[in-house]
Amino acid sequence: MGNFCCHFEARDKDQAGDQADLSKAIIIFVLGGPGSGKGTQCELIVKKYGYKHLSAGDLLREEVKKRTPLGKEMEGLMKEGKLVPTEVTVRLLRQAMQSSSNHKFLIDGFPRALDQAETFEQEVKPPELVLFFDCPEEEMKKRLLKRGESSGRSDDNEETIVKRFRTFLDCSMPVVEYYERKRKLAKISAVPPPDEVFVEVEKAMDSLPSQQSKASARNDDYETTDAHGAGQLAAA
Ligand SMILES: Nc1ncnc2c1ncn2[C@@H]1O[C@H](COP(=O)(O)OP(=O)(O)OP(=O)(O)O)[C@@H](O)[C@H]1O
Ligand SMILES: Nc1ccn([C@@H]2O[C@H](COP(=O)(O)O)[C@@H](O)[C@H]2O)c(=O)n1
Repeated sequence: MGNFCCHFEARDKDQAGDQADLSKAIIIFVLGGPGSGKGTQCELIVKKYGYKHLSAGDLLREEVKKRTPLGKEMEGLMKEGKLVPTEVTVRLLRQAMQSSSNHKFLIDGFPRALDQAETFEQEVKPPELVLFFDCPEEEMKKRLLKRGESSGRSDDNEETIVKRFRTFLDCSMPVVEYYERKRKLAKISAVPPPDEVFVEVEKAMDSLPSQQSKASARNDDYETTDAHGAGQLAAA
């Protein structure tokens, strides 16, 4: 694993010249156990609030598809429900952010461990908000097995699901606690149907300072408006 990480450090230095300025980026992390509904809620957030959705898992799966030696190594880790080295995931995320014209990022399934959070905060910047979708394991397992009937994902099987739950508890729950201590966490029950979960998501999103300034700008423009209308303006 030592060589594996060094390889990425060397490539990072080569690419240091074309860094876009991410200092004004607005970042929201989206956390939750496997199958809690992160991706589902991200789609709804993008529609209403106009964020750029970056799924760490999707970025990793794209790398795996390239069938490079590194991709094959990552595939092995993902099938085992383990985490890919932080350098790899942070590099992929930073590259995707730098090539986006949108400065508002919804980062889904990241950080999954404390060192991922620390590295991202140092190399990019801290998040404004962290959404955490709370869901019992039995419900997540049921959803993932159902999704596995059509997803084609090599980790949507019973054996890997159990390992992913273990990784979530051991590595990712400390991240949830870290952002709770920093008062950045919005904990939302992921058990109700998606549209009901989204009502709670909207409350968290609408509390963001960047969102409130948009709402007040809209109030200045029009005599009457409501929270729903303000959100639609933000997405424009
Ligand atoms: N609130 C919900 N109620 C019932 N089913 C849901 C709900 N939200 C999502 N689902 C379904 O559960 C499955 C998992 O959802 P989704 O892919 O959004 O989860 P995820 O947290 O992004 O998973 P992963 O971390 O494994 O990528 C999907 O088939 C989705 O349609
Ligand atoms: N920050 C991350 C995110 C994901 N992984 C690996 O990818 C797998 C799939 O992730 P999903 O978010 O799509 O469920 C996950 O089980 C990990 O193996 C990672 O290492 N770090």
